[in-house]
Amino acid sequence: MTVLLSLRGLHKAYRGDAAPFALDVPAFDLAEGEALALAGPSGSGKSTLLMMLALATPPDAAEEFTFAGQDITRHWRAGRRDALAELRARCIGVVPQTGGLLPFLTVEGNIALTQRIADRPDAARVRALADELGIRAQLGKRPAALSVGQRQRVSIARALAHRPSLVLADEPTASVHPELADAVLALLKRECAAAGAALLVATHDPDRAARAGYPVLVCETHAPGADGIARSVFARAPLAEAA
Ligand SMILES: Nc1ncnc2c1ncn2[C@@H]1O[C@H](COP(=O)(O)OP(=O)(O)OP(=O)(O)O)[C@@H](O)[C@H]1O
Repeated sequence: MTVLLSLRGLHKAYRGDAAPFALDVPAFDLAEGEALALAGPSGSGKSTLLMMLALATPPDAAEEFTFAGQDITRHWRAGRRDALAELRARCIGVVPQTGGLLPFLTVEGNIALTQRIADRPDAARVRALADELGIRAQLGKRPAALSVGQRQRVSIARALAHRPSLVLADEPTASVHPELADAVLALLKRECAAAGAALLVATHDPDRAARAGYPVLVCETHAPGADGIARSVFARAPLAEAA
């Protein structure tokens, strides 16, 4: 098993007047191709963690933060936003809560967008993903002409089109009907497995994630203490690297 992502001693805090919050990740590893659901109640820091893993927000501190063989802490310290943006474009796919599709592009253009950004055009893969996800007939349409479930499938195809090594999905079923939610989660897992991409799904519903076959990591939450800070901890036993 090869570790794709490794965190040790990561800390992030928001110190607003209203609701100060601190997130700690003592240890967290994700293997290449592994799927995992991150579960916790609203406000427990799931999106905050995913934003850091998407290389979009820096941690306040991290003893170790490596991804795809690169030292992310060092990039942030050195202000290497170019290196982080390139790594994100090449190696990370994101499935947002709602489709987040560009209304002026066709479905085909939306799916191909991550390939364009990563400079990795592959029209055959766009069509193959569309077939796989049952949206081939929609390729020439604009997102406004699709159902919510179809839009979410386009969003999954877009997240995978450039062959990322990690897919991050933040409550990807929030906008779909409960009947569709199980199917979307299962589909996401199946497609990432087929593509060999690791997958992290943030959810407030650990039972639904478990039903869809995900191992679930539930965060520990601590109500504000004397310092008024609410705390969350995401901790996972380190993975042993393959010899
Ligand atoms: N940019 C920010 N500035 C200040 N506080 C923030 C910021 N982003 C998030 N927070 C706070 O951090 C805490 C965690 O928020 P976050 O969105 O990560 O939780 P979540 O588990 O994803 O919640 P939800 O399930 O509702 O999306 C909350 O108290 C939130 O108000």
